Amino acid sequence: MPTTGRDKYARQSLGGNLQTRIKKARVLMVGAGGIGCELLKNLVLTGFGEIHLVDLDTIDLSNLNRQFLFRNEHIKKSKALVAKESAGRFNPNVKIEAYHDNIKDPKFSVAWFQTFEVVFNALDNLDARRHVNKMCLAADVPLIESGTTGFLGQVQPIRKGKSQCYDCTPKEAPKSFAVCTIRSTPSQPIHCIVWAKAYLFNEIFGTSEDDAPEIDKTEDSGNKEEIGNLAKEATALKRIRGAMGSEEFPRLVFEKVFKEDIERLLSMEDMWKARTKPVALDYDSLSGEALGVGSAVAKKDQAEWTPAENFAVFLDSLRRLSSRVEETKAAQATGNSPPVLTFDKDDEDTMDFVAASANLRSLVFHMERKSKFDIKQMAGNIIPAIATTNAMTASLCVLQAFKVMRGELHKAKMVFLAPNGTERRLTAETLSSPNPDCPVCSVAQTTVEVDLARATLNDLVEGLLRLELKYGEEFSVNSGSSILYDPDEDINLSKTLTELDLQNDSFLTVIDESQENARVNLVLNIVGKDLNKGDKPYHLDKKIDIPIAPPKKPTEPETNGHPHPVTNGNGVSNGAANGATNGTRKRTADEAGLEDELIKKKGKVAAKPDEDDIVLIEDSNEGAIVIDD
Ligand SMILES: Nc1ncnc2c1ncn2[C@@H]1O[C@H](COP(=O)(O)OP(=O)(O)OP(=O)(O)O)[C@@H](O)[C@H]1O
Ligand SMILES: [Zn+2]
Repeated sequence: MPTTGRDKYARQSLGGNLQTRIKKARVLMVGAGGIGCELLKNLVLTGFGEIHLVDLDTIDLSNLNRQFLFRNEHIKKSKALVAKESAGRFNPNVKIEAYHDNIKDPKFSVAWFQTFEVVFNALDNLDARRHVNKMCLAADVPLIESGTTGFLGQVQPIRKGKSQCYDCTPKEAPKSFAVCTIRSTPSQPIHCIVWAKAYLFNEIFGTSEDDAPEIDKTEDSGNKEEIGNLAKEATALKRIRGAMGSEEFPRLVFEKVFKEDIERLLSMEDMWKARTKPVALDYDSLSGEALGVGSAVAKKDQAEWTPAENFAVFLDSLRRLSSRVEETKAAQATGNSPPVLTFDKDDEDTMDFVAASANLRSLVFHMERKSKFDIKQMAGNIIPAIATTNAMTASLCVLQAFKVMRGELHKAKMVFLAPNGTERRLTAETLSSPNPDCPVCSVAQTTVEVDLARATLNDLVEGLLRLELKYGEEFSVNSGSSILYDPDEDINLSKTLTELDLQNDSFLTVIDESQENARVNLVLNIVGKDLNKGDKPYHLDKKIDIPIAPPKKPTEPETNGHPHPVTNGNGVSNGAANGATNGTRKRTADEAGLEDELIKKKGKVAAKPDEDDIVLIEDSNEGAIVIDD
């Protein structure tokens, strides 16, 4: 390729070897949102030869303030495709491949991940991050993981066997509220907001409260009966859903949740001995008060609506949402399952419904009402996303990738961007070694070709594991969180892998449960293949050595996963936590600041920045700029 002016400067600052390598490199970027747009621009301008990017989402108005590759005319279009189009113009020498897809789709197989030199995560949720981490470990490809929340940012280079993986430090479970707090005894406005969003909205328009991560249904001896009652209430509400579109539907819903359910709660006298009793609301009297309240009231999002205004917005948004469902139903082919809606803070209809319902419930339980604006922050768990944090984090990702590509992993750093509370705005830590207890990377891993339609679980258990890999009596075979086989669970042995819903690129984990000299967990990456009928229905390509697991440390007291209501400082529940909670890191969770959730927008108002300067040091040897190396 000819050397352009662009190449000349890149060569000067990166050094010839690295620049040549970058021009040839094929890299993958997952997520084209806040960090992703910045990262793509950086990769393109640095001159990475071939960039593949995956994002499942479409562009929303609220993305435009920081996701600068997108413009007004792109709203509702695929982020991946528009990002490719916009960033492609910055450097015509770079090849960009875009996929409007979920990275968890089976077509993005381990073999596909193996085709990349480096993978970059620019995601916003724990689940997808974990998936990419697992795939990169299986493919043995370096991963640059990143996240921001408000003014906080973090970059973590990950290399199989050489550094900690994303899951080496436990991540906090998403915070949730006990079902009884939400459904029977709310005491803060956030409880009413979670009720409106995760219960009422879901039962009427969505799938079900059962799927809501915010509501914890853990039973204990004290709440068993009430959980049973609440399940009956939810079933009754679902029945009312059948009347959607009818004249009496709004009254039915209103009277069910703001009158009948409250009357049932009132009948449980013990519940109110130490609590103020709720008051049921009256449809007819609120109807009278709401006469003359126009639908424009929903636009006053900073104001605290009166009870009548909340009532009016409740009815109006219920009608808007019902008609949406009815229209979708009419448009779709018969026999399809009924359409469902999902809550989205940027969808005015769902937001109005949740705001008005939450406030009406606050009225029932004598709590302050909140403005729609405030409820949006709480329901959407929003911390303002800061464009500059994303930009800095994305550039740190590229700087770390340079070190990985030079083969200098020992120089790569875990970098933290924090506005205050630390001496510097940027701090860097040497990468820690893998955690020997990590359930994801401290495992033996191998690929097995399997004729999925022909091989039974018994073939794997007896043939592969006992005969070839010398497993004893005590072990289990697991797929995700379900046990397919253990000595007491042999019902699946005669089933084929297809019958067990295992597909190409499924993972099975074998846990050795021997009393002595148990081996580390073994992860089998199942690759579907039609094997010769006369041969065994599975084939292990390489011999694998499965080391003995280190002796277990005495159990430490649990620090997370508490099943009962936990809120952060703002009384907001975090949708998906991402914080490291073990002691391997130098800084405490609070100091690092990212621990509630690396992802932006998670329920905490970010602290103000201080006056510290960014520390950048010139690395004269390599021509590159490195951070605090
Ligand atoms: N499983 C996945 N596969 C592909 N892309 C994903 C997956 N999960 C999340 N993403 C993408 O990662 C990106 C994360 O970007 P970001 O954190 O800026 O979120 P956003 O949705 O753009 O912004 P906001 O949530 O603040 O409106 C999003 O564009 C999202 O679509
Ligand atoms: Zn790990």
